[in-house]
Amino acid sequence: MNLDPRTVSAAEFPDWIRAVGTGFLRSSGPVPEEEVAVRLAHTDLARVQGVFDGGRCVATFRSFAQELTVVGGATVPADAITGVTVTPTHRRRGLLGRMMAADLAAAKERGDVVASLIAAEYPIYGRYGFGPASWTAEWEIDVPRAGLDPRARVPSEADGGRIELVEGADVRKLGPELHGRLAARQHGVVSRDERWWERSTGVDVPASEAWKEPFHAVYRSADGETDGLITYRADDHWGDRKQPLNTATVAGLIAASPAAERALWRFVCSIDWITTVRTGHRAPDDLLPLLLPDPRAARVVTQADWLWLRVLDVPRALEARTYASEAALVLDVRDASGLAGGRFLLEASPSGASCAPTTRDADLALDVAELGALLLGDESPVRLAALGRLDEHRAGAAALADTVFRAPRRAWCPDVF
Ligand SMILES: CC(=O)SCCNC(=O)CCNC(=O)[C@H](O)C(C)(C)COP(=O)(O)OP(=O)(O)OC[C@H]1O[C@@H](n2cnc3c(N)ncnc32)[C@H](O)[C@@H]1OP(=O)(O)O
Repeated sequence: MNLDPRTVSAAEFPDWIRAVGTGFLRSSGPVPEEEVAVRLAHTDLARVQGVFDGGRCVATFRSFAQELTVVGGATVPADAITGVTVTPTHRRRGLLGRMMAADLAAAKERGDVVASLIAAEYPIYGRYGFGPASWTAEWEIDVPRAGLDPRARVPSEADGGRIELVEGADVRKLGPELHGRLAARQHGVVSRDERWWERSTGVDVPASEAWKEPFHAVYRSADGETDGLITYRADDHWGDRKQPLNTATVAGLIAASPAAERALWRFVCSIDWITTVRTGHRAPDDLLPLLLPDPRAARVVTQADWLWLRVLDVPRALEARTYASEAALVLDVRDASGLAGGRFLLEASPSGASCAPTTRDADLALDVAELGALLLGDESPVRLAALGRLDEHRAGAAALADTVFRAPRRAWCPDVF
């Protein structure tokens, strides 16, 4: 039986989508034609892999072009990986390993600097050189305990800004520019294409996903600039004594200024009838908890690894970002796959860096997966050394790397892909 991964034709694509549904335990049924047509229109089949057994798709893998913001605001081209499944009947025969090897080799050839993904389970991707580069937190706010004044108007800051409810069509118009401004200042942000905005505002969403139109609100600064956007849904839940017990679940909040971020959080925490706010996936250092008069009203409900990165080109990855201070470090990067390893001299500074192969003695030795975890400044070389995952060949080099690699705010990837 030939179980070699290969690209998928348009005629095979419906079965490929069905196999994704099987692997993700969503549904094993056939996929409606309209859904296939929409997905096909937004998919580069040259980057879709499948494995077929007796005419049935039993493994899936897809990648697409993405831009990733690194520390300092520059972007690097990323190979974004998604739709990875192996049907339960065919698991643990190495199918994922083979699809991954083919995709990473193609990404390297194309010149992508990193590969990126959101891991379904922590233990899957480290073996392929990925490390968790950003983390996520989700909070549940007990609004009556938060200490907010129920008589306050919104926004409660006297900065001349205002909040307006808008429609999905407005979001598709305003969102991309606002997101671009966020991407220019927040490392960990990944690019969104037009289809992302369509999907998140209900355009051509598969019937099986039972679209319910959310609420959208924007924050406009005193000079009329749209500086923030929040999308949320509310349930309809009342107590026996006719008291409102509704939950607002935030589907997304992006802001180009801290004032907009503060105003939008206050807004969603001040809507009448809303007694609970679920924040959705945020940066672990999100402003929200400390914004509340009583931050203990915010309970962490999720804290987990989020964006995983696999460095494909060490010099370009390290040269793209800025650093907290000036330093020279020699990094010995091990990569069993042969894609990115070597010994490199990094000359880092707050305005940029140079990085090139060197024959000098190494200061630090680490696996490429650990470099992925360090790239966005969200992991500590000292902690990795303590874990035995990074070797310090020059005393103090891990502590030096710690101060150099760290960023003032945590990395944050607002999206799941
Ligand atoms: C970016 C995304 O799309 S994330 C979504 C990932 N998909 C899922 O979680 C859906 C459900 N799971 C699956 O479809 C499959 O189990 C997959 C895709 C995770 C793994 O596919 P497989 O073909 O079984 O993996 P493969 O046989 O290539 O495994 C390679 C190695 O990884 C290990 N491995 C694979 N999956 C897991 C796992 N979930 N947990 C721990 N180890 C795993 C295997 O044991 C094997 O280890 P070995 O080399 O030491 O023997």
